[in-house]
Amino acid sequence: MTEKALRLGTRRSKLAMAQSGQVADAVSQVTGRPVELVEITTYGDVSREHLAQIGGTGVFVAALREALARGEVDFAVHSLKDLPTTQPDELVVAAIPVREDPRDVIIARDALKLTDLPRGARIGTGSPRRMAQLNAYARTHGLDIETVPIRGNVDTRIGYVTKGDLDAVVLAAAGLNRVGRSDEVTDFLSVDTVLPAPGQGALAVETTADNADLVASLAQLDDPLTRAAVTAERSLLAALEAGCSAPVGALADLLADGQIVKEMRLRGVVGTTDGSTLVQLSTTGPVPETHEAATALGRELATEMLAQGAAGLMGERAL
Ligand SMILES: NCc1[nH]cc(CCC(=O)O)c1CC(=O)O
Repeated sequence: MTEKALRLGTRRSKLAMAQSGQVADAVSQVTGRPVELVEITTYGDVSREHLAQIGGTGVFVAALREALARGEVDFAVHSLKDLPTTQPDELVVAAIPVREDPRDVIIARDALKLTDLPRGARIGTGSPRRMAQLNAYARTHGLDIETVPIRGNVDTRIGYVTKGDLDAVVLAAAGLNRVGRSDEVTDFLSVDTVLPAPGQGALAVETTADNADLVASLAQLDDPLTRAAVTAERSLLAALEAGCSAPVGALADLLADGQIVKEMRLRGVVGTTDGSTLVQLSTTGPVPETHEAATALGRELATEMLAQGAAGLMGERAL
């Protein structure tokens, strides 16, 4: 007899279906149980135009969490960068699988790279973090580009370029990889140019805290180094008291000497969307082995960034 299927709650977007499908396969491999996708329509899906007013991408997460709390689904998969930094007591992030490419990329017309964009080029992104860093890069590298606020799913955003409305759009490499469109990337942006969003490229597999067996099963998909890195990045975000739509970038990575991992480095950036001011700092420490140590790394960097005026740069709420 086959065991009862586990129910995975997912949004219906291509990206959500792709990442849920990939996690479903992995979960069924480690548990030996079939996994069934249960589509949840969120308020954010129905009412795109009001996304900014109703609280950004948090609304997507909220609907999945409500389905979990009501017992309609057994677990859910979120893009970690869309997950609020406060964790409800009754839910646990049972697994953070190995992170994909955390970088941002551009898809530009005529296979152009960022530095090839002609004077006055219009580059679409709805993210204040991307605007701030692209505009700062342009100012210091003699580029003349205009960031244009757009939103929408992957297809919509790429459509701005293929239809000729914009010269380029910015997207996350991870999302494009997951939907099988990474071959359309024309430039992978160095993280020295654009630091990704905290948690970008990572997924969170969430379930209810009272389901100890499932928590233990899902934990087999957890990658402790990814978890340590994103915990530090999100702790920085939380300590800056910034939300998912704030102009904050963060990336933790490992510094190695040959094969020997020496330390974890955490980089952070906050800026004004026009790129005229950026606070960009990094810190290093022993690779965190506990949640507390990873959190401390993020808090430490936040304290330094706040001392350099980071708070004053986060007031704006573009889009
Ligand atoms: N803001 C929307 C969003 N949330 C997660 C991803 C995919 C990348 C990821 O999982 O980190 C994207 C698309 C994008 O930023 O291009």
